[in-house]
Amino acid sequence: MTHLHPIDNDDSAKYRLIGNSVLSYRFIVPHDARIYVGDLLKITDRTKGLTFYAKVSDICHACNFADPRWDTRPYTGRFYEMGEDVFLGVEAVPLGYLDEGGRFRKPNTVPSKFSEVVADPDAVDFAFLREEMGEIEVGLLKNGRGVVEGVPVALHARVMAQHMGVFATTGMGKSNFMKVFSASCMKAREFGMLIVDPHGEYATGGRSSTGDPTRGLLHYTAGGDGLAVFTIDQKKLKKYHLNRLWLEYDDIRASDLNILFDHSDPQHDVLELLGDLKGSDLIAFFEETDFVDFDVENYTGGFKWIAQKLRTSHPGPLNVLKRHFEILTRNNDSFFRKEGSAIPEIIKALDENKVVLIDIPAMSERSELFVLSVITRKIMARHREWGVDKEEEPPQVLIAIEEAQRVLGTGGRRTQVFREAAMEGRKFGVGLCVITQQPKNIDPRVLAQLNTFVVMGLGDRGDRDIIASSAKQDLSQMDTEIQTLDTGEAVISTLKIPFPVSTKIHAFDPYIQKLNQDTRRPIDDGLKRGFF
Ligand SMILES: Nc1ncnc2c1ncn2[C@@H]1O[C@H](COP(=O)(O)OP(=O)(O)OP(=O)(O)O)[C@@H](O)[C@H]1O
Repeated sequence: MTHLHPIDNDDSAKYRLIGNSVLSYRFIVPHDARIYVGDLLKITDRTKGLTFYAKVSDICHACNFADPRWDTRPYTGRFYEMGEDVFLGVEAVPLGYLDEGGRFRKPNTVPSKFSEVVADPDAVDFAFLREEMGEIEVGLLKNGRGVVEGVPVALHARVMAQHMGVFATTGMGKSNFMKVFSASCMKAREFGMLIVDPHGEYATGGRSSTGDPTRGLLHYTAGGDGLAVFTIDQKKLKKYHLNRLWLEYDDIRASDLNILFDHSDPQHDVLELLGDLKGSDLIAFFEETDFVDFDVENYTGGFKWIAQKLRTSHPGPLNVLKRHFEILTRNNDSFFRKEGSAIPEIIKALDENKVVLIDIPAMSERSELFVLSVITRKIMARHREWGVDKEEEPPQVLIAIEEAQRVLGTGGRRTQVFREAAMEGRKFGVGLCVITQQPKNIDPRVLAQLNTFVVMGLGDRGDRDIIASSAKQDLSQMDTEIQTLDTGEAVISTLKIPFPVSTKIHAFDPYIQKLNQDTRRPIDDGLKRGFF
C-alpha cells in the first residue's frame, strides 16, 4: 500500500513516486499538503543510484473510493472521511537526472517505483546547476512560491549572438528584466549591447508602469565603465556628462526612408534604384531638383549619376520622395545633421563590450525605429565586411528591439534590415534581443531563429502556444506554470542550461545596490563622476 504520510519524520516533506512515464511523473500527497505548481522536486532512486529532478506541473484531487460520485452525493461527509483515502495527485515534469558519475543527463529513464520524492530541495541539491550557468546573471532559481537561495540563474554570453526573445504582457516586469540584464552585461563585458530607449528611463530611471520611482543604469556606478549613453536630452547631457547622439546625412541610405513613411510600389521601386548611394548626395539631389519636367537628357545639376539611375522614373513618385527627404531633414534636426555622426563612437563602445544606450525621450515611434535601423544597418555592414578583411572573429553585439512586432511581423519591406539581422546576423556575431508583448505577431521564421526564450507571464493562449512551439526546449508541459507566473518571474529556456529554468528575476534597485557594494568603491565615486 502507498503511504500518504511523509515517509520520514524529519522537517522536509518526503513522498513516494507512484507512476507515470519517462516524460511525466506522478505521486500523491495528503489532501491538505501545501504544494504549488512550479515546486521543484528531488527524487532519489536508491535502487539504481540516480538522482532525478522534476517540477510540479499540475495538481488535482484524487481518492481511492470506487464510487466516482462520492464527493457530490448528499450527506457525503457522513459516510466518507477526509482521511488517507482522499489526497492530491501531483503531476510533475522531469528535468533530468544525475547519473552515477554525477553527470547531469536528459530524462531518458524513469525512477524506480516508490522512489523518495523530496518536495523542498535546497542549494546543495542544485549544486550541479551552478556549474551549468553562464556569466549574465538575471535572477535566482525559483521554487514554487519561493526561491532556492544560492542558485543564481545566469545566461551564457556566447549564445547571445544566436538571438534572444523576451516575452511579457505589460506590467509583468519586462523593463525591470532589461535593466537587470543590461547591468549584468555592464559587469561581465562579454559582448556589446545596443538598446534604444524611447521613454528615457533606462539611463536615469523614472517611473515604473505602476507609478513607483525607479533607478537607471547610470546608478550602477561600479559598472560605469561598461556603459555609454548617447542622448538628445540637453539637460541630461550636462547633468550626467553623457554623449550627444548625432546621425549625419551619409549615415543613411534610400531604404531608410521606408521606416519613416509608407510608400507605394512605384515610390518603393525608386528607392530600390537608389540602393547604396550616399545619403548626403541623395538629400542634395532631391533638394535641388525640380521633378515637374524632369528629363535626364536636360539634367544640368551636380548629380548626373543619380539622374541617370532615375531616367525611367515618373515625376509623381519622385516628387513624393522629394517631400519625404525634406521632412526627414526638417523634422529630425534634433539628431540628424549634415556632418558629424556619433556612430563611430557607438561602434567603438560596442567593440569595447559596453552597453550602449540610445536615450531619445519623447521621440516619435517612427524616428525611434529610424535611428535603430540606421545604426543596425551600419553594424551589419561592418560585421559582414569583417569576414573578408580580418582573420579574427568579429566582436559580438546584441541589438535590443522593443515592441519588436512593429518591425519583425510577417511581411513588411519597411524593416528589411532587422529581418536580415534575424536571419543572418548570427553568422557575423550580431544577435537580436526581440522584446514583445505579442509573440504571435512576430514572423514565425524569426521566432524559429531565437535560441534563448525569456517568458514572463503571458495571458493569451495563442501567444503561449506559439512560444511553446518555437522554443528549442519543450515548454508545453510548463503551460500552467507560465499562466500562473507572477510579476518579475520568468521561465527561461536557453542553450547550455540543460532544462528550462523558472527564475525570480532580481529587482533592479537592490541588485545594483548589491553590485555597487560588492565592488567596494569609495562611496562618493558616482558623485565625482556626476552620475547622481
Ligand atoms: N523582478 C522583480 N522584482 C520585484 N518587482 C518587480 C520585478 N519586476 C517588476 N517588478 C515591479 O513590477 C512593476 C512593473 O514592472 P515593469 O515596469 O518592469 O513592467 P513592464 O512589463 O516593463 O511594464 P510596461 O510594459 O508597462 O512597461 C514595477 O513596479 C516593478 O518594480
